[in-house]
Formats: sequence, C-alpha cells, structure tokens
Amino acid sequence: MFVFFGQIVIAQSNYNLVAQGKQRVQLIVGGDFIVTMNEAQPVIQNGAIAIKDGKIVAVDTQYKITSSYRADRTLPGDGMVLMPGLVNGHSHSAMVLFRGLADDLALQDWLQNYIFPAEGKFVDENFVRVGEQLACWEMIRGGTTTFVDMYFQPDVAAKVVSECGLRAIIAPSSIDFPSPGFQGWDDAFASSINFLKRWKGKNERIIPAIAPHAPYTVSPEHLVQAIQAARHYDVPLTIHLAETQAEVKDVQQRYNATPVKHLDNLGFLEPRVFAAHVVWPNASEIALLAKRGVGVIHNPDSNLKLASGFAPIPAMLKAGIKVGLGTDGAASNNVLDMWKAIRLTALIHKGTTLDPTAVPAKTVLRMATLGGAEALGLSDKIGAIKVGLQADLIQVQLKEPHLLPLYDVISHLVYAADAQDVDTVIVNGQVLMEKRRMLTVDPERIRREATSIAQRIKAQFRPSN
Ligand SMILES: CSC[C@H]1O[C@@H](n2cnc3c(O)ncnc32)[C@H](O)[C@@H]1O
Ligand SMILES: [Zn+2]
Repeated sequence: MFVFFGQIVIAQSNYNLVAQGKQRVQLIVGGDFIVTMNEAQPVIQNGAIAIKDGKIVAVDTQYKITSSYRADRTLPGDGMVLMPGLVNGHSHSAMVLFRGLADDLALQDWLQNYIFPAEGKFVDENFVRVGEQLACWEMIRGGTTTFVDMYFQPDVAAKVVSECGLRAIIAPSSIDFPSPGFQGWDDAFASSINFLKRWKGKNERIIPAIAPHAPYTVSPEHLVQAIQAARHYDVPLTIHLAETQAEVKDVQQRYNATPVKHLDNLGFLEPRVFAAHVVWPNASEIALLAKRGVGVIHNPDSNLKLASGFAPIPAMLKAGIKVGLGTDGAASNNVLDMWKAIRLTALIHKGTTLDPTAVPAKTVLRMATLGGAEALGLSDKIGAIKVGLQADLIQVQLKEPHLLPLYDVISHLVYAADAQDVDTVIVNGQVLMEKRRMLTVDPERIRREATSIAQRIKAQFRPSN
C-alpha cells in the first residue's frame, strides 16, 4: 500500500481485490487430487493452488481458490494429481553421456578401470554443458524439480541449470588424485571454493555446495578441510559414504574405524552433511547418523546394479534419520528416473526384511519429496505444498490404462506411475514443461550434440584393465 498526502491509497493488487473481490495471482494450478506432503491437509480432492512471485500463496479446493483469486494463467487439473516436484538427492548429471558405456561391473572395477579413465579423457566444459542439458531435459520429463549434482565444471552446470529453470545443489567434486582439469586435491578444492564464492546467494535456484568424493579417496586432513570450509561459507556438504563392503574393509584397515565412525572421529558429521548410499552402516553408526542429524540419500537402482547391496533403510527411518532418494549418475542406473527409484524402494525393503509393511508407499513418496528436502536442508523452501513454500510442482496424469481404476492415489504414484505420466512441471512458479511440451530446453539440439560427443567416445574409449 502507498501513503499519499497523508491518505492511504490502495496499491494495484489490493485494488484488484477491492474492485473485483478477487486477489490477483500469476498462476492457478489444479488437480483432481492434491497430494500435499503436509500433515495438516494431506490430500485435497478437486484442489487448486494459487501462486504469486514463485511462491504458494493458497492451497484449497478449486471452488475456494477460484472464488478468491484471479490468475493471469490457469493450468486446469482434470484427470491430474498435483504434487510437490521430485527431489533427486544424488546424481552426477553430465554422466548421462556415459549411459550404457560400462555395465555389469562391481563398483571398484567400474570406477577405477572404466569411469575414471573415461572422465580423464572426455570430461571438459563442452561435455558438461551438453551432458547437463541432456540430464535436465530427462529430469524435467520425469518430474524432478530439484537435484543434487556432484560433478565437474560447476560453472557450466550452474549456467545450464539456471537457463533450464530447475533447482539444484551444485557440488563440485574434490578427490585426492588427478581428476578432469585438476592435478589433485589442492587445485580441485580451491576451485570448488571459488565456485561457491561466485554462486552463493546469486540465484535462488542454484545452491553451491562442497563435495569430497568419499572416505576412501580423500585423506582425513582433506575431509577436515572440507567440513571446515562448509561451516565457514555456510553451505551444504555431500559425500559418498559406506557404499560397499570393500570400502568398509579399506577404511577399517587404514584408519581403524568403519566409514561413518571414521568421519565422526574427524568431527565431520553434522546436519549440513548429507551422505549418498550408506549401504553398510552398522547399528551404532545408524544411531550416530541420527544423533548428528546427517541426511542420507538412498540410491537403490545404483546399489543393485553395482552389486553394492541393500541399504538398511527401514532401520534408518526407525532411527529418525532424514532419508531422501537419488538416482546416482546414469552410468550406474542407467536413467535419471525418480519413479523407478520410488518403486524399487517400496519393493526391495519388503523383500529383504520379509515384511510387507516395511517402507510403505506413503513413506516412499515422502522420501522422494519432503524427506529429500529435509536431508538436503531445503525443507523451509521445497518438498511440500504449503503456503509460503516455493511453487515446485508437478501434475501427473491419471487417465492411462495402467492408472485405472483408482482407489488410492498414493498407491498409484508409488506402484503404478512412471516418468511418462508427468504432464506438467513447474519450478519457482515457472512452467518448464506443459502437457509434455518442453519450454526451456531445445531437445533437437541436445540430441544432436549428445550424439556427436558419444560418437567420439565410442571411437576412442578404452578401459584401463
Ligand atoms: C567426486 S564425486 C564425482 C565422482 O564420483 C564418481 N562416481 C559416480 N558414481 C559413483 C559412486 O556410486 N560411487 C563413487 N563414486 C562415484 C564420478 O564418476 C566422479 O568421478
Ligand atoms: Zn554417486
């Protein structure tokens, strides 16, 4: 409101409210069901959301929303479920260009003899630009609205993400031996600090972070340096942790402690840290992760494909750990498809525990949205449909045969829906895909450039064993 000559003059938005009885917003989005992830109003039938300045300003029935708000634009929700966008808590996005390059291998063989050599030879600015664009295209198609990207060339990645409209934690990798563009830890780590100085607070959708690779590839001194920097610059830190039995054995031999305990001995574990995989924690390490408030990202597809094992997710959830879901990179998955991770999570833990109530559908859907946001430290911004949160939303169609009939919308989202069912994607109030039409990326150009890079890889790639 403006004060003019001592009188109160009603500003434009209030004028509209007074003039037409309705408040003006940018966007109204509807759904036959809104699955909110908000305990106060879990599922709303025939619902709608009003969005202004990228944020959710009202969540209610369609009748109430359209009675109170007038929108510049409306996306109707007939035959749709409206829900928070999916949060992919662990990926190496540009690795989509290595999709299908090295399959059916155990993690250490895969990394040492195939992936690290391929990265050394092919990963440069252009690789990351095209790979990141391909990954963003794939993730938008599948309803991911926030992802964590733990890889190289972070400025290139951040530029692509800011252009395509997604939200991302961009965590440049640091490791103790040569990696693309770096001699070793010192220059890689210095570069990651420069990246976060450049990007912190610059774009509300890009959150820079620190990412030491793993306890078996980063020395204790460097791990301490990483967590101290994360504290100093107040950014998240992510790391691969306790991924394989080989890692547990290796860390135990070198440091006389299992991986989680080793990090705790270094004073490394705190709520700003979220760890990927955590397949092999023992019972006391699970308790420790919960006590320290560390987030865990479960990557079931990658853990199965690399024969790493089954993470003890039911025990972690019981202990109160913040657990989210991730895809890992497409060289070990081989897709950035969160629906596959959702379904696998709901199935494998029932199989391993012989308990059909282990990790129920509702819990898995929470892990893919709000649980992931909590693990990443972003639940004050995303992960649920609630007034005040950012408008990161997806509409999922409910009309195709594999989704009929419908008794329980959450059951369908977990056990029956897939990436092709995502109809419309919105991040920060911006529509990135509408009725499956891509609005912020150029599929034809990406397809052409990705194919050209792959031709070079195919001609030149040699594993090191
Ligand atoms: C320093 S993070 C980037 C680095 O990690 C490699 N990587 C990809 N997937 C995995 C995994 O499951 N475990 C360990 N390391 C992985 C990636 O190829 C990059 O080199
Ligand atoms: Zn990974």
